Amino acid sequence: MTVLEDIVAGVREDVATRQARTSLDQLKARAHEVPAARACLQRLKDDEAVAVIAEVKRASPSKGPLAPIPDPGALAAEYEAGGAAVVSCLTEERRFLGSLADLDAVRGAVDIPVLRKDFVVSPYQVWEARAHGADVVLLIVAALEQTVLTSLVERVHSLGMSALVEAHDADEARRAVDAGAQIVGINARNLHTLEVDRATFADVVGLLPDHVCKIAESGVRGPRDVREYAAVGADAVLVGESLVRSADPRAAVAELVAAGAHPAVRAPRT
Ligand SMILES: O=C(O)c1ccccc1NCC(=O)[C@H](O)[C@H](O)COP(=O)(O)O
Repeated sequence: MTVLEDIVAGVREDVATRQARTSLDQLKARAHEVPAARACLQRLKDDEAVAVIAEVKRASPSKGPLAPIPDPGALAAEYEAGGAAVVSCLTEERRFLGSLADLDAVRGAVDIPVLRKDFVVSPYQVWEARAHGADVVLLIVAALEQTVLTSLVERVHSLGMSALVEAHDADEARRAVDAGAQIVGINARNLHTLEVDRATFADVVGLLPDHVCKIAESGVRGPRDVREYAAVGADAVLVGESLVRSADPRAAVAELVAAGAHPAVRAPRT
Protein backbone atom coordinates (compact mmCIF):
# COMPACT_ATOMS: atom_id res chain seq x y z
CA MET A 1 0.00 0.00 0.00
CA THR A 2 1.40 3.46 -0.91
CA VAL A 3 1.44 6.32 1.59
CA LEU A 4 -1.39 7.97 -0.33
CA GLU A 5 -3.52 4.78 -0.31
CA ASP A 6 -2.88 4.39 3.42
CA ILE A 7 -3.89 8.00 4.14
CA VAL A 8 -7.01 7.75 1.95
CA ALA A 9 -8.09 4.49 3.63
CA GLY A 10 -7.93 6.20 7.03
CA VAL A 11 -9.75 9.26 5.70
CA ARG A 12 -12.59 7.09 4.36
CA GLU A 13 -13.01 5.51 7.82
CA ASP A 14 -12.98 8.90 9.52
CA VAL A 15 -15.52 10.32 7.05
CA ALA A 16 -17.82 7.35 7.72
CA THR A 17 -17.57 7.99 11.46
CA ARG A 18 -18.43 11.67 11.06
CA GLN A 19 -21.24 10.90 8.63
CA ALA A 20 -22.79 8.57 11.22
CA ARG A 21 -22.88 11.57 13.61
CA THR A 22 -23.86 14.30 11.15
CA SER A 23 -25.98 13.43 8.14
CA LEU A 24 -25.40 14.95 4.71
CA ASP A 25 -28.74 16.75 5.02
CA GLN A 26 -27.66 18.32 8.32
CA LEU A 27 -24.40 19.42 6.73
CA LYS A 28 -26.20 20.92 3.76
CA ALA A 29 -28.44 22.91 6.10
CA ARG A 30 -25.36 24.26 7.92
CA ALA A 31 -23.61 25.03 4.63
CA HIS A 32 -26.51 27.25 3.60
CA GLU A 33 -26.26 29.21 6.87
CA VAL A 34 -22.61 30.25 6.65
CA PRO A 35 -21.48 33.39 4.75
CA ALA A 36 -20.80 32.91 1.03
CA ALA A 37 -17.36 31.69 0.03
CA ARG A 38 -14.71 34.35 -0.64
CA ALA A 39 -13.35 34.54 -4.18
CA CYS A 40 -9.75 33.55 -4.41
CA LEU A 41 -8.61 33.26 -8.05
CA GLN A 42 -7.86 36.97 -8.49
CA ARG A 43 -5.98 37.09 -5.18
CA LEU A 44 -3.72 34.29 -6.35
CA LYS A 45 -3.26 35.25 -10.00
CA ASP A 46 -1.83 38.74 -9.82
CA ASP A 47 0.59 39.60 -12.64
CA GLU A 48 2.54 41.90 -10.35
CA ALA A 49 3.30 39.51 -7.54
CA VAL A 50 3.58 35.91 -6.43
CA ALA A 51 0.97 35.22 -3.77
CA VAL A 52 1.70 33.24 -0.61
CA ILE A 53 -0.61 30.52 0.69
CA ALA A 54 0.48 29.93 4.28
CA GLU A 55 -0.34 26.57 5.85
CA VAL A 56 -1.35 25.51 9.34
CA LYS A 57 0.40 22.12 9.48
CA ARG A 58 0.97 20.30 12.75
CA ALA A 59 2.67 17.18 11.44
CA SER A 60 3.37 15.29 8.26
CA PRO A 61 4.00 11.72 7.14
CA SER A 62 7.48 12.71 5.95
CA LYS A 63 8.63 14.59 9.09
CA GLY A 64 6.33 13.55 11.95
CA PRO A 65 5.35 16.31 14.42
CA LEU A 66 6.38 19.76 13.14
CA ALA A 67 4.99 22.22 15.69
CA PRO A 68 2.49 22.02 18.58
CA ILE A 69 0.38 24.99 17.32
CA PRO A 70 -1.65 25.52 20.51
CA ASP A 71 -3.76 28.23 18.84
CA PRO A 72 -4.24 27.68 15.08
CA GLY A 73 -6.41 30.80 14.82
CA ALA A 74 -3.61 32.95 16.27
CA LEU A 75 -1.12 31.43 13.82
CA ALA A 76 -3.48 32.09 10.91
CA ALA A 77 -3.89 35.71 12.07
CA GLU A 78 -0.10 36.10 12.06
CA TYR A 79 -0.03 34.75 8.50
CA GLU A 80 -2.70 37.24 7.45
CA ALA A 81 -0.84 40.11 9.11
CA GLY A 82 2.31 39.05 7.24
CA GLY A 83 0.51 39.40 3.92
CA ALA A 84 -0.62 35.85 3.10
CA ALA A 85 -3.24 35.78 0.33
CA VAL A 86 -4.86 32.55 1.57
CA VAL A 87 -4.49 30.38 4.69
CA SER A 88 -4.35 26.62 4.17
CA CYS A 89 -5.52 24.44 7.05
CA LEU A 90 -4.80 20.72 7.12
CA THR A 91 -7.78 18.82 8.48
CA GLU A 92 -6.57 15.23 8.00
CA GLU A 93 -6.41 13.71 11.47
CA ARG A 94 -4.21 10.62 11.51
CA ARG A 95 -0.99 11.67 9.76
CA PHE A 96 -1.21 15.48 9.84
CA LEU A 97 -2.94 15.79 13.26
CA GLY A 98 -5.37 18.32 11.80
CA SER A 99 -9.12 18.62 12.42
CA LEU A 100 -12.27 20.47 11.51
CA ALA A 101 -11.86 22.26 14.84
CA ASP A 102 -8.61 23.71 13.47
CA LEU A 103 -10.50 24.82 10.36
CA ASP A 104 -13.15 26.49 12.52
CA ALA A 105 -10.47 28.30 14.54
CA VAL A 106 -8.70 29.50 11.40
CA ARG A 107 -11.95 30.58 9.76
CA GLY A 108 -12.90 32.57 12.82
CA ALA A 109 -9.55 34.35 12.99
CA VAL A 110 -8.97 35.70 9.46
CA ASP A 111 -10.79 37.55 6.70
CA ILE A 112 -8.75 36.16 3.81
CA PRO A 113 -9.85 32.97 2.00
CA VAL A 114 -9.28 29.66 3.80
CA LEU A 115 -8.29 26.43 2.05
CA ARG A 116 -9.42 23.11 3.45
CA LYS A 117 -6.41 20.86 2.86
CA ASP A 118 -7.34 17.22 3.14
CA PHE A 119 -7.67 14.05 1.11
CA VAL A 120 -11.11 14.72 -0.30
CA VAL A 121 -12.71 11.67 -1.88
CA SER A 122 -16.43 12.27 -1.42
CA PRO A 123 -19.03 15.02 -1.87
CA TYR A 124 -19.68 14.78 1.89
CA GLN A 125 -16.25 16.30 2.56
CA VAL A 126 -16.95 19.13 0.11
CA TRP A 127 -20.19 19.99 1.93
CA GLU A 128 -18.30 19.68 5.19
CA ALA A 129 -15.70 22.18 3.97
CA ARG A 130 -18.41 24.70 3.07
CA ALA A 131 -20.32 24.11 6.31
CA HIS A 132 -17.11 24.97 8.19
CA GLY A 133 -16.58 28.16 6.19
CA ALA A 134 -13.87 27.04 3.76
CA ASP A 135 -13.51 29.02 0.54
CA VAL A 136 -11.16 26.67 -1.29
CA VAL A 137 -10.98 22.86 -1.34
CA LEU A 138 -7.93 20.79 -2.28
CA LEU A 139 -8.54 17.89 -4.68
CA ILE A 140 -5.61 15.54 -5.32
CA VAL A 141 -5.62 14.02 -8.81
CA ALA A 142 -3.61 10.97 -7.71
CA ALA A 143 -6.30 10.05 -5.18
CA LEU A 144 -9.27 10.22 -7.56
CA GLU A 145 -10.66 8.49 -10.64
CA GLN A 146 -11.17 11.03 -13.44
CA THR A 147 -14.99 10.95 -13.32
CA VAL A 148 -14.94 11.41 -9.54
CA LEU A 149 -12.40 14.24 -9.84
CA THR A 150 -14.54 16.03 -12.43
CA SER A 151 -17.70 15.70 -10.37
CA LEU A 152 -15.93 16.93 -7.21
CA VAL A 153 -14.56 19.97 -9.09
CA GLU A 154 -18.11 20.70 -10.25
CA ARG A 155 -19.48 20.25 -6.72
CA VAL A 156 -16.87 22.62 -5.24
CA HIS A 157 -17.63 25.26 -7.90
CA SER A 158 -21.40 24.81 -7.52
CA LEU A 159 -21.07 25.72 -3.83
CA GLY A 160 -19.30 28.95 -4.77
CA MET A 161 -15.88 27.71 -3.63
CA SER A 162 -12.64 27.39 -5.59
CA ALA A 163 -10.99 24.04 -6.26
CA LEU A 164 -7.22 23.77 -5.96
CA VAL A 165 -6.48 20.66 -8.01
CA GLU A 166 -3.12 19.11 -7.17
CA ALA A 167 -0.91 17.33 -9.70
CA HIS A 168 2.49 15.68 -9.36
CA ASP A 169 3.39 15.08 -12.99
CA ALA A 170 2.46 15.89 -16.58
CA ASP A 171 -0.30 13.30 -16.85
CA GLU A 172 -1.96 14.49 -13.63
CA ALA A 173 -1.66 18.13 -14.78
CA ARG A 174 -3.54 17.26 -17.99
CA ARG A 175 -6.17 15.43 -15.95
CA ALA A 176 -6.57 18.46 -13.68
CA VAL A 177 -7.22 20.74 -16.66
CA ASP A 178 -9.57 18.19 -18.28
CA ALA A 179 -11.54 18.11 -15.01
CA GLY A 180 -12.18 21.86 -15.29
CA ALA A 181 -9.59 23.12 -12.80
CA GLN A 182 -8.91 26.85 -12.86
CA ILE A 183 -6.33 26.61 -10.09
CA VAL A 184 -3.72 23.87 -10.34
CA GLY A 185 -1.08 23.09 -7.73
CA ILE A 186 2.03 21.23 -8.77
CA ASN A 187 3.32 19.46 -5.70
CA ALA A 188 7.06 18.89 -5.60
CA ARG A 189 6.64 16.14 -2.99
CA ASN A 190 6.73 12.69 -4.55
CA LEU A 191 3.86 10.76 -2.97
CA HIS A 192 5.75 7.46 -3.17
CA THR A 193 9.13 8.49 -1.73
CA LEU A 194 7.91 11.69 0.05
CA GLU A 195 11.03 13.41 -1.24
CA VAL A 196 10.77 16.98 -2.49
CA ASP A 197 12.18 17.93 -5.88
CA ARG A 198 11.40 21.57 -6.65
CA ALA A 199 12.35 21.04 -10.31
CA THR A 200 9.03 19.18 -10.72
CA PHE A 201 7.21 22.50 -10.98
CA ALA A 202 9.34 23.72 -13.90
CA ASP A 203 9.00 20.33 -15.62
CA VAL A 204 5.19 20.40 -15.53
CA VAL A 205 4.04 24.04 -15.48
CA GLY A 206 4.44 24.57 -19.24
CA LEU A 207 1.60 22.12 -19.88
CA LEU A 208 -0.92 24.34 -18.13
CA PRO A 209 -2.92 26.84 -20.21
CA ASP A 210 -2.38 30.57 -19.56
CA HIS A 211 -5.75 31.07 -17.90
CA VAL A 212 -4.96 28.51 -15.19
CA CYS A 213 -3.56 29.79 -11.90
CA LYS A 214 -0.32 27.91 -11.20
CA ILE A 215 0.65 27.13 -7.63
CA ALA A 216 4.02 25.73 -6.58
CA GLU A 217 3.53 23.47 -3.56
CA SER A 218 6.07 22.14 -1.04
CA GLY A 219 9.71 22.67 -0.25
CA VAL A 220 9.75 26.47 0.09
CA ARG A 221 12.33 27.19 2.78
CA GLY A 222 12.76 30.89 2.21
CA PRO A 223 12.70 33.88 -0.20
CA ARG A 224 15.16 32.32 -2.62
CA ASP A 225 12.80 29.42 -3.33
CA VAL A 226 9.95 31.89 -3.96
CA ARG A 227 12.10 33.74 -6.48
CA GLU A 228 13.05 30.46 -8.18
CA TYR A 229 9.45 29.30 -8.44
CA ALA A 230 8.44 32.77 -9.69
CA ALA A 231 11.10 32.74 -12.36
CA VAL A 232 9.61 29.60 -13.89
CA GLY A 233 5.99 30.78 -13.83
CA ALA A 234 4.43 30.31 -10.40
CA ASP A 235 1.48 32.57 -9.61
CA ALA A 236 1.59 31.50 -5.98
CA VAL A 237 3.49 29.30 -3.56
CA LEU A 238 2.03 27.09 -0.85
CA VAL A 239 4.23 26.91 2.24
CA GLY A 240 3.84 24.81 5.39
CA GLU A 241 6.79 23.44 7.31
CA SER A 242 9.14 26.43 7.16
CA LEU A 243 6.38 28.73 8.46
CA VAL A 244 5.13 26.55 11.32
CA ARG A 245 8.73 26.04 12.46
CA SER A 246 9.48 29.77 12.33
CA ALA A 247 9.86 31.71 15.60
CA ASP A 248 8.16 34.68 13.89
CA PRO A 249 5.62 33.41 11.34
CA ARG A 250 4.34 36.90 10.53
CA ALA A 251 7.83 38.07 9.56
CA ALA A 252 8.51 34.80 7.74
CA VAL A 253 5.40 35.25 5.58
CA ALA A 254 6.26 38.93 4.99
CA GLU A 255 9.72 37.91 3.74
CA LEU A 256 8.20 35.45 1.27
CA VAL A 257 5.63 38.02 0.12
CA ALA A 258 8.40 40.60 -0.39
CA ALA A 259 10.43 38.08 -2.40
CA GLY A 260 7.48 37.52 -4.72
CA ALA A 261 6.45 41.15 -4.96
CA HIS A 262 9.03 42.45 -7.40
CA PRO A 263 7.82 42.18 -11.00
CA ALA A 264 11.37 41.38 -12.15
CA VAL A 265 11.15 37.98 -10.48
CA ARG A 266 8.19 36.94 -12.64
CA ALA A 267 8.58 34.76 -15.70
CA PRO A 268 7.58 36.56 -18.91
CA ARG A 269 3.80 36.35 -19.39
CA THR A 270 2.47 35.17 -22.74
O1 LIG B 1 4.01 16.82 3.93
C1 LIG B 1 4.03 15.60 3.72
O2 LIG B 1 4.87 14.83 4.25
C2 LIG B 1 3.01 14.95 2.83
C3 LIG B 1 3.02 13.58 2.67
C4 LIG B 1 2.07 12.95 1.89
C5 LIG B 1 1.10 13.70 1.26
C6 LIG B 1 1.06 15.08 1.41
C7 LIG B 1 2.02 15.71 2.19
N1 LIG B 1 2.03 17.06 2.38
C8 LIG B 1 0.95 17.92 1.97
C9 LIG B 1 1.42 19.10 1.27
O3 LIG B 1 1.12 19.23 0.11
C10 LIG B 1 2.23 20.11 2.02
O4 LIG B 1 1.70 20.24 3.30
C11 LIG B 1 2.29 21.49 1.39
O5 LIG B 1 2.59 21.46 0.05
C12 LIG B 1 3.34 22.33 2.13
O6 LIG B 1 4.61 21.71 1.98
P1 LIG B 1 5.84 22.12 2.89
O7 LIG B 1 6.03 23.61 2.76
O8 LIG B 1 7.03 21.40 2.31
O9 LIG B 1 5.52 21.72 4.30
